[in-house]
Amino acid sequence: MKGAIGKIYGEASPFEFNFVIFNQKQVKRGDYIKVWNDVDGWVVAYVESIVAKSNVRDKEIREIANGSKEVFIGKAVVLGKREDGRLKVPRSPFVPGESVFLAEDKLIAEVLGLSVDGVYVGLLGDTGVKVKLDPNSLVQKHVCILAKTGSGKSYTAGVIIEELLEKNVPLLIIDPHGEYHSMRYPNESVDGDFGVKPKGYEDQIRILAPPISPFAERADELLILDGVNLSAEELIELTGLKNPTAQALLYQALKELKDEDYTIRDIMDEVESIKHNGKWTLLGALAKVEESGLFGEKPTDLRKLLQRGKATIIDLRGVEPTYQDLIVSRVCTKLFELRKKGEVEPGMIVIEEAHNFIPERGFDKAVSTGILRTIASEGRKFGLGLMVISQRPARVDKNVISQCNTQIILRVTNPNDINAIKNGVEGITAEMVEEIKRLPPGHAMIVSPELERPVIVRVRSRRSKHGEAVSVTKPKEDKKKKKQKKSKKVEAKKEKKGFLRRLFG
Ligand SMILES: Nc1ncnc2c1ncn2[C@@H]1O[C@H](COP(=O)(O)OP(=O)(O)OP(=O)(O)O)[C@@H](O)[C@H]1O
Repeated sequence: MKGAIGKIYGEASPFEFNFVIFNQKQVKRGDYIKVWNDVDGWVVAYVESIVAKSNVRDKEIREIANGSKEVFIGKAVVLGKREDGRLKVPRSPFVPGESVFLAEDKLIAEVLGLSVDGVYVGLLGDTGVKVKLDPNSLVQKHVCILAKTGSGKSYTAGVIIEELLEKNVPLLIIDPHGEYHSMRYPNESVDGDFGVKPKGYEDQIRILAPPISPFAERADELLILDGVNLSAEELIELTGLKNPTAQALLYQALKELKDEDYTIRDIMDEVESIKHNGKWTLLGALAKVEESGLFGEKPTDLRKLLQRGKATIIDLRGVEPTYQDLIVSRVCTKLFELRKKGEVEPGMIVIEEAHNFIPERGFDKAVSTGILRTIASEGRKFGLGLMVISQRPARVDKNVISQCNTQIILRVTNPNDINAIKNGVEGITAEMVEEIKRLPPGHAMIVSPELERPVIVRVRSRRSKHGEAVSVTKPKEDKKKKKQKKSKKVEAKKEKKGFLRRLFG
C-alpha cells in the first residue's frame, strides 16, 4: 500500500469527513480514497471538493500540516464497503487523526459495483479502473446518451455498439447522418491507455437505405416496406396533404378498406372509384408516395434487421424527415411485433437524433413517437431495448428519457437541456449538474441504478473508425449484390409505370 496522502481532522461522521492534504499534487477532486474504520475495516470515500486555505489558525490543522499556514483541505463523501455483495455505510464515525490513502483500483471497482465482464465504456476519472456496465441491464432497460453537439455522443454510442457486437447482441441503428458506416474499418489512432486494439467490423455490419436516399447505390441493400395498412395520419404526413377535401376523401377511402389488409394501390383503387372531383389531388399525392419506391410488393424481410452478432444500419442521409419518421415508425412497430412473437432475437434499437423521432410534447410531432414510447415502457418485458441519442435533451420526450435505466451524459450547457436532465434523471444533484456543464470532450457522467453513485468516465478509444458522414467510402460492391439491387430498382420502376398508365392512360 502506498503512503498516506492526508489525515482526518475536526468533526467526522460515518457519512463524511474533512482531511488535510499532505501534498496537493497527490490528490484531486473526484479521486477515490480509503480510510480505516475500527468497526468496519477499509472504507472507500470520494473527494467531493478541495479548498486551499491561507493563514490557518486552527491548531489541529496546523499540526497535521507541519506548521504550514497554507493548507489544502479535502471534503470526502463516504461510499462504504462491500459486504455480502451489498454496499454498507460504516456504523461508527471515522476517527480524527486517522490517515487517508488513495484507494486501489480493485477496491474502487468493487465498491462502485462495476461489472467484471461487462460493456467496457472507459476509465474511471483519472484512475486506471475500467468502467464496465452490465450488458443485460444496458440493453433491456434502455440507455440514453445526451450531450451538446460535438462533445462525443456518436463516438460514445460507437463504443457501446462495438462492445455489444463483441457480445453478439443484435443491433438496429437508425442513422440519419450516415455516421456509423465507418465502423467497418479499424481506427488507426487508438490511444494506448485504454488497452483496446484497432478492429473493423466489416463482417458484422450491413447497411440498408431506402430507394429515395441519394446514397441508395452505396448501401448493401435497399430497404423496401410493405406499405400495408398505412394510416390516414401516416399518409397525410408523407404526402403533406393539407387540402381538407382531399383529407376527407382519404378518410372515406380508408373507412371502406378498414376490414381487410390494404396497400397503397388498394387505397388508390378505392379513391378512383369515388365520384368527386377532389379525388385527383389525393390521387396525385398518393402517386408520389408510390413513386418513392419505398413501398413495394417484395418488401425487405424485417426479421433480418435483428440478427445475432450483426448490426444493421438504416442509412437515412438525405431522406426527407417525413419519410425518415415513417420508416422508423413502421420498422420499429414491426420489430416489436416480431419480438413479442419471439420471431426475432432480443436486441437493441439505436436511435440517433432521437428528438426527431420522440419529440417532447409541444415541440414537434412524429408518427414514430407512439411505438418508441411503447418500446421504452414495455420493451424490457420482451427483450427489446433502446439506445436514445440526442443533442437536444429538452426536445426529447421526458418520459422516454426517464425510462432509460442508464444515462450517459456528456457536456451539456444549454439551460433548457440542463433542466430536462434535472427532470429526467433520477437522483441528480446540483453538484452533478455543475460537473456536466464542465465535462471535457470525451468525458461522460454515467448514472445508473447498477452503480452505487454516478461516475465520471473517460470514454475509451474506439476500436473502429469514427465516421464523418461524407468521408466514408464504401468498399467495391460484389457483382451479385449489384445485380440484385439493380433488378429491385427496375421492378420498382415497372410498378410505378404500371400505375401511372392506369391512372392517366
Ligand atoms: N472518447 C473520445 N476519444 C477520442 N476522441 C473523441 C472522443 N469522443 C469524441 N471524440 C472526438 O470528438 C469529435 C466529436 O465527437 P462526436 O462526433 O461523437 O460528437 P457528437 O456529439 O456526436 O457531435 P454531432 O452532434 O456533431 O454529431 C470527433 O472528432 C471525435 O473523434
